[in-house]
Amino acid sequence: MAKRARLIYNPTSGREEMRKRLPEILQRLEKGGFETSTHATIGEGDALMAASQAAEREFDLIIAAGGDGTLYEVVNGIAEKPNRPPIGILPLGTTNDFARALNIPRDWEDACNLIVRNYTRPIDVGKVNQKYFINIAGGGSMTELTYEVPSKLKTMIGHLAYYVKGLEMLPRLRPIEMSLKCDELEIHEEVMLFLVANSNSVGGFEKLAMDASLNDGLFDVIVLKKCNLAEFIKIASMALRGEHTNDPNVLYFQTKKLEITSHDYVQLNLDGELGGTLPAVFTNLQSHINIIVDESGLSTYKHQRK
Ligand SMILES: Nc1ncnc2c1ncn2[C@@H]1O[C@H](COP(=O)(O)OP(=O)(O)OP(=O)(O)O)[C@@H](O)[C@H]1O
Repeated sequence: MAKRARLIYNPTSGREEMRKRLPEILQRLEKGGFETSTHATIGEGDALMAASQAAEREFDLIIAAGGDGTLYEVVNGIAEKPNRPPIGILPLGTTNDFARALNIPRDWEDACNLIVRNYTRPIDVGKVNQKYFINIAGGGSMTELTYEVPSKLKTMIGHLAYYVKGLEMLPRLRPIEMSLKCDELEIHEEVMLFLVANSNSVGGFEKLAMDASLNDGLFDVIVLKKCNLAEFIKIASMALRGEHTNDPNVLYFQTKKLEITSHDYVQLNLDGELGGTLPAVFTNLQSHINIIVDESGLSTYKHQRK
């Protein structure tokens, strides 16, 4: 019997490829055994609602078509449901960091073929207060600045690279006093930026969280301590090579739960979207959602420790 899939797509995402390709995508899914109905999102929060309804209606699969923003909403729509259909990803957005971390092809035909192969793996999901993320969360004055630049450059780490180029923004960075607490340690520091990562590939920084595995139940936490402009630029260039964790201004550790507080106003960035403010408790929900992945691309999924 054919499986029932719900295709949730952002018609404005990326180069608006979904508008052109929808009939062909539906045909391909049908041939591959997925009877698919569609929901075109109309604005912010709509993919979340659509995914929540799809879980309640017990679809066998939810396909998130668009950028990281659409996937983020789909994850948030199903994360609290007792029945969570697996997610297939059609990465047709401007930024698809998570799909890249999973080696999901950007070509729509290849991505459809992957979906119909229907090889799923459980992936950890991060819970922050009452919201969820699947790739990376972060905060600090640097991540606040990311909302001031054009949406095409929205992803936090993409912005980091952007800032390295656009040096005029850098003098505005300021350290913020924060407390980070977990079972393993307690830190009180002036912090430029903290990142709580689930995958090891974020934006242009493929080696940012080197030990990150998508289903080990652990976050990889990176904290950039107070530093000056020259030190910051040095660390950003080290981060491109995965060498930043050797720098004394960088703390790197793994934990399954983390509490971060500050007397300052600190916004949170969850998978590139605004996600509330500190204080926050980050909890790793191990293997919480099944995602369709490429069997041959599992090296990123299983991550080989050095
Ligand atoms: N029909 C719509 N019109 C305008 N905005 C929409 C529509 N549907 C969804 N959105 C919004 O677009 C946001 C970004 O979408 P998404 O990440 O899928 O695409 P993107 O092309 O990667 O995004 P961006 O161009 O903003 O980087 C979503 O978080 C959602 O709030």
